[in-house]
Formats: sequence, structure tokens, C-alpha cells
Amino acid sequence: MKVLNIENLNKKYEKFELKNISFSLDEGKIIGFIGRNGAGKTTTIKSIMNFIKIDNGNVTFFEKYNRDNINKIKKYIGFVSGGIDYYSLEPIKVITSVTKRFYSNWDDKSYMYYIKKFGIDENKKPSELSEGMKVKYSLILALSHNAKLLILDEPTSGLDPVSREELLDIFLDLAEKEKVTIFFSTHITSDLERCADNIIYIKNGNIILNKTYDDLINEFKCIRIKKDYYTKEDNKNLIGIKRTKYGYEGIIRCSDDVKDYYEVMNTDLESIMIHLERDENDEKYII
Ligand SMILES: Nc1ncnc2c1ncn2[C@@H]1O[C@H](COP(=O)(O)OP(=O)(O)OP(=O)(O)O)[C@@H](O)[C@H]1O
Repeated sequence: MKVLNIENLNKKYEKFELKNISFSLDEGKIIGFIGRNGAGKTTTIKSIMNFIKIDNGNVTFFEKYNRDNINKIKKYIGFVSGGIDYYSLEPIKVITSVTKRFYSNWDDKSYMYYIKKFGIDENKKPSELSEGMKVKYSLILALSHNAKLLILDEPTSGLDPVSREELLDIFLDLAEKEKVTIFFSTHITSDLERCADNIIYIKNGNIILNKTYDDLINEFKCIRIKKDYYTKEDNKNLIGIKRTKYGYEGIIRCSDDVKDYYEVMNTDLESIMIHLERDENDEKYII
């Protein structure tokens, strides 16, 4: 089932535009949403959640409900964007008792499990929590009502490495055992290596890549060229070429010709991202 389907979503700000954003998310998959600062990730997420007006396009949840009806299905969606910034002077347990009234599918057992797992003291007020703890509490609320779709804007960014690992374990369990779909934006590419089935990559308001993680990693190879061998022709062949202490480095598609003076190496998501961002010619890699 397509848990979320987006077709030709357009949103224009004075100096930025989301252009014909289209993608869909399948049930039980973990999808990483990546792109540089200002590429349009949060704007896309806000558009999906109906927090902002869009110029045109369709956003359909669970093959049935469009974003104007999102209130009808909010109990099936867990959403997190940063920590909580409301009721900051009430104890956590009071905030929880108010929040759970909005969810007919609220699950106290899950809530207590995550509260213990993340070590949150329910007697503390948000104003007494660190930024990372606030993010954890937001995540706990999103995870405690048996949501079928989690939409998370940089959920791991404020977390320490141990908590990040724990959260990624939770993601893997939820996707595998409960068939939850998890769509999350991040700058931490190692998180995606660990758990993402698919990668959706946005650059300047355009989706430039939408692939399985494995296909993406196998699509490109990293090339090193010693300084003395480098010619201007290499600049055309390689994507996002840059100077290094060895000479030059860039990426090519695995299907491209490899010259005999190229040193070929495997690449990773971070390096693919850096080279794609350096390249001006988006047409070389739009997929
Ligand atoms: N309300 C607004 N009015 C005008 N421009 C906006 C508004 N909100 C966001 N923008 C612009 O839209 C662009 C995309 O911002 P967005 O927050 O979606 O990026 P992002 O990919 O989430 O970035 P980051 O990784 O830094 O969180 C930016 O240039 C930003 O300045």
C-alpha cells in the first residue's frame, strides 16, 4: 500500500520554490529524506502535514485521504519536528494526560516503555529538560499511539550517539514487526546506512534522486586522478570534481567509462552527496 503519495507539489516563497515534488512511500519502509540546509526538506514536510498552504499538487495518505482531511487520520500519523515548546511549565505527566485525550488509539504500555527506555522523568517540566530530552519526549508522544506513518523532521539531530542508536533500533523494529512507514529528514548519513531502505534527495527544491539505499550506493563509484594525469576532459566526465592531496576526486556512474589512469574506489552516501552538491549540471544525475 502507498502510505503517502505526493504528486506535483509546488510551493513558492519569495526566494525559494518547491518544484513539482512527487514521490510515494510504501508500507513498512524506512525512508531517509536528505539535502543541504535550505534545500526544502522542512517545507516539504510542512506541506505534507498541511501546516502551510501549497500552490498546487496532491498529497494522499493511505490511498484515500488528502491533506485537507489530515485531521481525520492524525491518530495514524506520528509527527515530530524538534522538541516540545508548549506547556513548558507543566510537568511531563500533565502534558501527556492532555495529549493522550486526542488519540483514541493511545497505548499507555508503549508510552511507559519508551519513557523508561529514554530515561525521561515525568515529574520534570519541559523547561527543566535539555534540548535532546525534549526531542526524546516528542518522539515518545509520536511513538505511543500506534501510528502507521511517522513523519520526523531531523529526529536524531539533538540526540547523543547512544540514544541515536536506540532510536534507530526502534525504527527497525517498528518497520519490520508493525509495518510502520518512517519518513525522516537527516544530515547524519551514517543513520541512513544503518536503517534506510530508500533515499529521497532534494536539491534546490527539486527531487534529484529517489532510490533504494543499495541501488544508490551501487550507482556511483569514486574516482581519484593523480595531478599529472588530470585533463579538462575529466572535468566533464566526473561529477562534482574537487582538489585533494592526491590530485582530483569525483564520482561517476558505474555504467560510465573508466579511463586507465582512474583509480576506482567504492563510495558512501556522504561522499555521493558532497560530489552531487558540488556539481552544477543537475542533468547528469537526475533520476
Ligand atoms: N515562511 C517562509 N517564508 C519565506 N521563505 C521561507 C519560509 N520558510 C522557509 N523558507 C525558505 O525556504 C527554503 C527552504 O527551507 P527549508 O526549511 O525547507 O530547508 P531545509 O531543507 O529543511 O533546511 P535545513 O536542513 O537547514 O533544516 C529556505 O531558503 C528558507 O529560507
